[in-house]
Amino acid sequence: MDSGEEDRVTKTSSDPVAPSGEKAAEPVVWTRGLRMRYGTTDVLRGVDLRVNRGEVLALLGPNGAGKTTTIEILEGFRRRSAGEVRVLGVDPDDGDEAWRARLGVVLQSWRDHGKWRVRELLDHLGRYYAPYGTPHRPRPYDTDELLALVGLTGRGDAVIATLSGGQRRRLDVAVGLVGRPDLLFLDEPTVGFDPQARREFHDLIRRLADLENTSILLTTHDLDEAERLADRITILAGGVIVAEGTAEELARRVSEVAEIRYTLDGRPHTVSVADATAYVRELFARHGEAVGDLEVRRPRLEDVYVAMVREFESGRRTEAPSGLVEAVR
Ligand SMILES: Nc1ncnc2c1ncn2[C@@H]1O[C@H](COP(=O)(O)OP(=O)(O)OP(=O)(O)O)[C@@H](O)[C@H]1O
Repeated sequence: MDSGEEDRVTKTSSDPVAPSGEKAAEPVVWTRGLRMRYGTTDVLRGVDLRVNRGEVLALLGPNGAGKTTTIEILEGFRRRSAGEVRVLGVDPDDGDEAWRARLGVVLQSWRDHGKWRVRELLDHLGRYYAPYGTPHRPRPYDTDELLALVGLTGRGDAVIATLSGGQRRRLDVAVGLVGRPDLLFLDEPTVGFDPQARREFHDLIRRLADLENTSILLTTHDLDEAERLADRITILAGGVIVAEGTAEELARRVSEVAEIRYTLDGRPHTVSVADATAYVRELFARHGEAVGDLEVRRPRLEDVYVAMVREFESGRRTEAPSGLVEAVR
């Protein structure tokens, strides 16, 4: 699994670009030329990733793109084949217990400890984090506070095996949060959530980022979720980053044009214009109340995603479109 180990780039701690220790302005996650090879297959082919403090980054990509592999390398669960990596100022391969205690991980689903009660599990896991608390960031979370945070108030005494799928997922999130992490990894966090649970989860993520300054790296296949939650989005395909930026920046790369639909005296019209506001102003100035059913549609993240991934999967492109990545940096 680590057959590319011999290719590993020598770490250059004196490199002026690489964060050498941890400082407030430095990225919480930083990779350069990250590569991963399984056997003879290159899954990651030179990934440059960055997550800033208090930022929510969504990592998107088709099945098998290497998202989970990337997260596992950053967490220190998997050794990379080559490239430079810093997470909270430390190379994950050298991360000690104190470093690990500052990370929160929400994996696919917590399947163990079915006979335990919810509170028991969180109290138990929380004890591991206690020595790593600081006055600024007390660890672990108070269990009742944590249960309230993830929407499990009243379920503390429930046996884990009796929780519903959505409640189980909330517990997964609680397990990831119990140590009040500086950096939280979420691998497809809302799979199995109903729409209300999804909305509550999104509020929780924004609260963690905005109020607790938690940096969050999440993978998802739900583009609405990425658009709603993430400060920045990175699209991985074919082992490289094919696009990154805010949802708005990415959409603008695909098209500056907005589509406007309306009816005039009941007849439907559709136009594509660069300046939607000016067009609508003019439309009402001319036709006033004869205008109805107005709708302005800008390109969505989904349009960008589908366009980028389709291009890669059709084999027309084998390298990252550096112009696009650079343009939105
Ligand atoms: N331990 C392993 N040994 C060999 N190949 C692996 C291993 N783990 C993952 N792979 C392969 O690496 C590629 C990337 O897998 P990964 O799970 O990182 O993708 P992903 O983007 O998370 O996919 P998904 O969206 O389906 O979760 C896949 O082709 C997968 O089969």
